[in-house]
Amino acid sequence: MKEKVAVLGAGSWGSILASVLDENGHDVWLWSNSQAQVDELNNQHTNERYIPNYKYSETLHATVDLKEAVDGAKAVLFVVPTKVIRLVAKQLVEVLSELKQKPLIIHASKGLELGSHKRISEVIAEEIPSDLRREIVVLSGPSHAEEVAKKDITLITSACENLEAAKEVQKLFMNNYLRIYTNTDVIGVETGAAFKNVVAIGAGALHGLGYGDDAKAALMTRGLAEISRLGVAFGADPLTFIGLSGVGDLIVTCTSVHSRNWRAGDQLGQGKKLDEVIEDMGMVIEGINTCKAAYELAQQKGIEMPITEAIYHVLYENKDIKEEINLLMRREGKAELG
Ligand SMILES: NC(=O)C1=CN([C@@H]2O[C@H](COP(=O)(O)OP(=O)(O)OC[C@H]3O[C@@H](n4cnc5c(N)ncnc54)[C@H](O)[C@@H]3O)[C@@H](O)[C@H]2O)C=CC1
Ligand SMILES: O=C(CO)COP(=O)(O)O
Repeated sequence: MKEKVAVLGAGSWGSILASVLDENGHDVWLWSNSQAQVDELNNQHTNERYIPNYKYSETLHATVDLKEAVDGAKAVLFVVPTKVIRLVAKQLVEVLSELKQKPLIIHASKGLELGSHKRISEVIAEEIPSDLRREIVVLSGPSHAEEVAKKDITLITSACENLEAAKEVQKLFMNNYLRIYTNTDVIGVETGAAFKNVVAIGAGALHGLGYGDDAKAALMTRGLAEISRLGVAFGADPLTFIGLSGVGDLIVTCTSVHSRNWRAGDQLGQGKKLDEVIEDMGMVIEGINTCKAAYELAQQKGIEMPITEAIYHVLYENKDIKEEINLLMRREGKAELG
């Protein structure tokens, strides 16, 4: 059934998810805060800064008017950077109160709120009262906009404690190149999504420094141990971390040249300064903020996260990466499990 869907955030992932929904036959309204970007999307059907050489369908609508995007929408998808989720949710509340609508809320962002350390669905639930929305569903997994744009094969997870809502989102997005699995462990899916970006910065740094495949496999494996430890402390089901939104996303983000987190780490490993890396990327590198949140949480909860700590020292205390690696290697011997 054709449904109106509003997509909030017209960067690489938001615009490509909007394209998928359009191709699946829905009436899609992509909201951006940039008039120039909206004009480019509506007139040239391109979004060159984010997805170069890609043609969007002429049936996809872009607008800077949030009310126009949301009016009559059965679902609203957030795909803005984590740091503006609360701000955009507040803007949405104003519009929903005026329109007297109760859409399904979906989000596809990956991170934790700085300061509060809250998960994205918690921030959204805090801002949008339940009389203005239905369930909040999380869409997450190993997926790069550049590959979905090419209709390469991608498998991701739709997570909600309410399985029916997760299934609804599964149905909205599934097609012959995008396959969706449902999961009811929202905490596991959101924490896996957030923390894998931190490990990916480390994997990029190893590459930039010229380390080999053994080092990368070690980082990913011990990184997953840290992700699971912290995620379980949040209340996640440990099994979720061996699924698409856990190890699946960790693998793709630690190995893909499309990953902004991996590329940021790679450039840091090659000696570039963090400020320059951020400036040159021009797109969100979620792992930088998430590293701070994870580091603070680990300290607060007394959880051992040596890799996250090492990455924190490099990003926030200007420590030398090679020295941090040496310190990690010289830690006392440990048991692998536990
Ligand atoms: N790029 C990808 O392949 C994937 C990205 N994600 C996640 O999706 C989220 C968004 O990432 P991308 O689309 O890649 O980021 P991006 O950096 O490509 O684009 C972000 C977009 O958000 C917009 N934006 C920023 N602040 C805004 C505000 N206050 N109001 C309205 N729009 C605002 C920007 O103008 C930009 O268009 C991130 O949390 C990321 O981790 C998840 C899976 C895949
Ligand atoms: O989440 C992603 C892949 O699943 C995107 O990763 P990056 O933000 O590092 O590009």
